[in-house]
Amino acid sequence: MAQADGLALGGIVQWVLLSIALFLCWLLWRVWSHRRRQETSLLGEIHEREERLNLALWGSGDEFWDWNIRENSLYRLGASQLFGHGSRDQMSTDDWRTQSIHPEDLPRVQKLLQEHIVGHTEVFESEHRIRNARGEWVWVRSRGKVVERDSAGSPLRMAGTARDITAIRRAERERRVALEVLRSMSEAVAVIDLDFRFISVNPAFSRITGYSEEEVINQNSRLLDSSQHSAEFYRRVRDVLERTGHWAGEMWQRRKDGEEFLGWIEMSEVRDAMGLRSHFVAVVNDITDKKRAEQELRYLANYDTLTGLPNRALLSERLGRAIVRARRQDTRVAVLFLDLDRFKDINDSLGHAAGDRLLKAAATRLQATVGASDTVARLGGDEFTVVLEDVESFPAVERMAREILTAFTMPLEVDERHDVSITPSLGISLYPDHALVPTDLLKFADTAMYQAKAEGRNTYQIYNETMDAESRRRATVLASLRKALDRGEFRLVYQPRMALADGRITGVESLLRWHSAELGEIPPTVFIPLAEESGLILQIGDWVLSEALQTLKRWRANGLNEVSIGINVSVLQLLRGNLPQQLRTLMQDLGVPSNRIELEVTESMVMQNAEQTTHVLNELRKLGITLAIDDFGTGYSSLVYLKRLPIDTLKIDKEFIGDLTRDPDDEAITATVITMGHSLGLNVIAEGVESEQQLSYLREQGCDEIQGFWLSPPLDSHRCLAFIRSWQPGTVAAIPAPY
Ligand SMILES: Nc1nc2c(ncn2[C@@H]2O[C@@H]3COP(=O)(O)O[C@H]4[C@@H](O)[C@H](n5cnc6c(=O)[nH]c(N)nc65)O[C@@H]4COP(=O)(O)O[C@H]3[C@H]2O)c(=O)[nH]1
Repeated sequence: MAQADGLALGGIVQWVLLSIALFLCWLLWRVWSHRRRQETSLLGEIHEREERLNLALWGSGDEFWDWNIRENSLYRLGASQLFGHGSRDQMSTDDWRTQSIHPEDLPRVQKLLQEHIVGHTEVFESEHRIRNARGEWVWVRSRGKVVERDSAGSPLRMAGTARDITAIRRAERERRVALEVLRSMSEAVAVIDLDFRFISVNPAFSRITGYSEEEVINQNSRLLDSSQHSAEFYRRVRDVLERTGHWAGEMWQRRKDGEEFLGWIEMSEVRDAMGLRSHFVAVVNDITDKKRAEQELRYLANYDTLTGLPNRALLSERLGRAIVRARRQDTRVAVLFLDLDRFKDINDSLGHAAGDRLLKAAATRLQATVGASDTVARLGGDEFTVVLEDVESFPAVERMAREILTAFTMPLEVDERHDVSITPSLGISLYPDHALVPTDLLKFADTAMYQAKAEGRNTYQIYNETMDAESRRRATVLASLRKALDRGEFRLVYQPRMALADGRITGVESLLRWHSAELGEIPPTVFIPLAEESGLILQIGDWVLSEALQTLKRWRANGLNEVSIGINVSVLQLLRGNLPQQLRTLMQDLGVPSNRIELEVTESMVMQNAEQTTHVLNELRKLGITLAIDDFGTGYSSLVYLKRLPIDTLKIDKEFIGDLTRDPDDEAITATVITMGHSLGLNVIAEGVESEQQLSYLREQGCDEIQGFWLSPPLDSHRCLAFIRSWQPGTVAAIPAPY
């Protein structure tokens, strides 16, 4: 029993022990599975957190780094921006130093790390470049701190984040550049909101408008509206801007001080990241000066600055328009081309300033005569053009031409001391009678003007086709004339003159001859006026003076000491002013006496320029040179002037002598000139004496000397010398004319 009890007890014990073992196993299993569950849940949680961290890092673009200082390793968990998607990285700090960080930035970063580790800074913070997953350098802002220290306080770990700030830095740099550009721009720039209130302005805005930034912020842009435009205008501008998002144009604006300026304004909308309009930007360029300069340029391009009259460009434009109107209305347009006679002489003698004043006065006189409704233009120099519209007939134009000539009979006031008489020559052409286009009309009026000059100036001529041939001929002659001196095509011939009292040869007149290689013999009556108009007469005149005085010297060397030489000089030579000096030098060089030289000046020329030439004539007189007025009788001289001029001789024009004994008028004129000349104490010479009858008449009237074919034609110097030497008072040498 006891054995049974013992067996039963043993069984019970075994059962209990088994139960306990089973219970313990079950307990262990529970604990283990609980732990397992806990662990799984913890790991899940950790995984989830890591996922969240990854997500957060991805979202922020940040990198998480964990630096185990003791183990010298760096754990980096980064966003795809830095490492590629979901990347993590474990590297030695040495690798990080040599491969990951930009060598230029490394010293600075290490310094900052060091400062933090030793406790000089609360946090480590640095901006530097690191290499990204694609091997490119990107800028990061890295922040971190020591997170674990040992018991001695030495740092064991440091952790932190790094953010890619490449784009932010670029944007920042661009913003700074943009700001600098705005600041340094000469154009005013204003940012305005959608209600047209200023949000910001640049310094140029303040400079141009006078308003500081503080003064305009939140103000409506109406602040700058000027009174030059209506409210409607501004309303339209804003309307366009609101509709299209853009407006550009010129606009008057008012500055703070009230002054108005013209701005070239460009306004454009600015859209935000969502593509919605957020602002307007206005760029304002002050173009007031530019506009003014443009207007001045336009004025310069179209108007003559001296007289304020339209210039050639504007004239052509207006003439063109006048022609279009005339064609439509079937009317005529007249072009009057006007040139002031001998303006060049006056300009040279009075000086250019006075010449300019004369041109101004002429312009005013012309415009006053023509009237404000017709165009008067200055083409340059002393050339003016008048365009008359709605011309009914040729006589109507002629009437205007005569009115202009009459207007110029009154002297022009150059300054308080000087009144100058100047006459115009006018050429006229008409649309559609002569030409249909402006250039031809101007050309034909110019041709007609030259014809008026050739007709003796101070007159007008209407264009006709024969004038073209004439002007072409003149151009050809002038071209050859320019070469004549160099080619030695000039020569002088000499025509003797005789004293009626005793039949003595008193002197000769030198006369210029030109044999052109191209054109043959050209008479002085043709080439002298051309030489005067072109100014060539100055060089030609120099040659004549020198040649004539050399002849005088030769003759004197041949014993002709009593003979005088008459030399024709142009008024241009007188006006140039250096004639006395020139003659003094020539006389000295050649050793010829002044009292054997007589200068001949035509009456009309001296009278027209009496004021300017008197001084030079006096100088010549002082040198002992005698002075003769040539062609006397043709220029209707004023006796008053004649008395004032320092002259010695009057030469009666051959026009009057030719008809002596046939025309009582010419006889009366000749007799009067002789009496008048004598009463002024002048020596009177008759030119162009061809017959015995003329000679007798002149002797009867007490004329002092004669010159003409009756005595001798002009001869070359050798023949003339022979003529004079063989001359016996009372005989007439029968020498044929060889010139
Ligand atoms: N029908 C006729 N004519 C006679 C008679 N006797 C002389 N003549 C011409 O009458 C002109 C007189 O010269 P002028 O009145 O000074 O008029 C001159 C003078 O004003 C100018 N001239 C000539 N040589 C010069 C010169 O060297 N310098 C300047 N500036 N002008 C000159 O050219 C004008 C014309 O000169 P020329 O053709 O040589 O013409 C000369 C001469 O050849 C005559 O009995 N009957």
